[in-house]
Amino acid sequence: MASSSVPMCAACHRQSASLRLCGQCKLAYFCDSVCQRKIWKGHKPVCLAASNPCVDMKKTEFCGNGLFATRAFCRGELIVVEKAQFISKQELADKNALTQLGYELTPTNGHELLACNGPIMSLLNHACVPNARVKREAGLYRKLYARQDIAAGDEICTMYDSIRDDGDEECTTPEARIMKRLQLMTRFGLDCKCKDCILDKSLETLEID
Ligand SMILES: C[S@@+](CC[C@H](N)C(=O)[O-])C[C@H]1O[C@@H](n2cnc3c(N)ncnc32)[C@H](O)[C@@H]1O
Repeated sequence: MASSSVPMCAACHRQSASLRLCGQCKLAYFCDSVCQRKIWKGHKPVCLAASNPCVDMKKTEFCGNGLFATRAFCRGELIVVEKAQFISKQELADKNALTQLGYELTPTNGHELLACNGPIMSLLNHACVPNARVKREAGLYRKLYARQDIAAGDEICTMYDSIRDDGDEECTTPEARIMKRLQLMTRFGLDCKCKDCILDKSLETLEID
């Protein structure tokens, strides 16, 4: 049976402790340069997104720091690949509900550890109409994909506490956003200040006045 702790060649799937780690992305293992060459076409975007993420941390207007694109991305494009971080169940218990959100149980070496976003993806803020989504891969990696075209300088946001597994939830109407705000407030005490919610709230105030 395959063991999750022994490296696996990304090309031929052979497991061995003596595989070589890709020197550029430091994520994928290969038997040798023959295996590396075999899947280079498929590995290249992952390698680039991991070794040279075109994103930057910047202060947002209402949500603390956020993750921003430093170049344009097309819909469906891979933006960042990042190794998950691991913590124990006990460490997780000390965190608040919102911080617990990005964690998933991953049995590693017979111990139960929890995988969470790495330092880059921990910067992702929530948006009710997100332009990106995170895909979890076997607990070990997180891949951030563009859900729509993203311009250089745009903030990259995802949907928190998504009700859909494919990460394709979006709240495009003010009514849907009211429900989402209620969900985030009830579960995490989070008062959503994404750009659509800020606009909804300002229009509500105008109507009252
Ligand atoms: C995973 S962190 C995101 C990065 C964070 N903004 C920072 O400065 O490190 C989650 C925190 O960001 C803030 N946040 C994220 N999305 C938000 C939103 N739509 N409205 C208000 N605050 C948000 C909240 O304070 C939340 O606890």
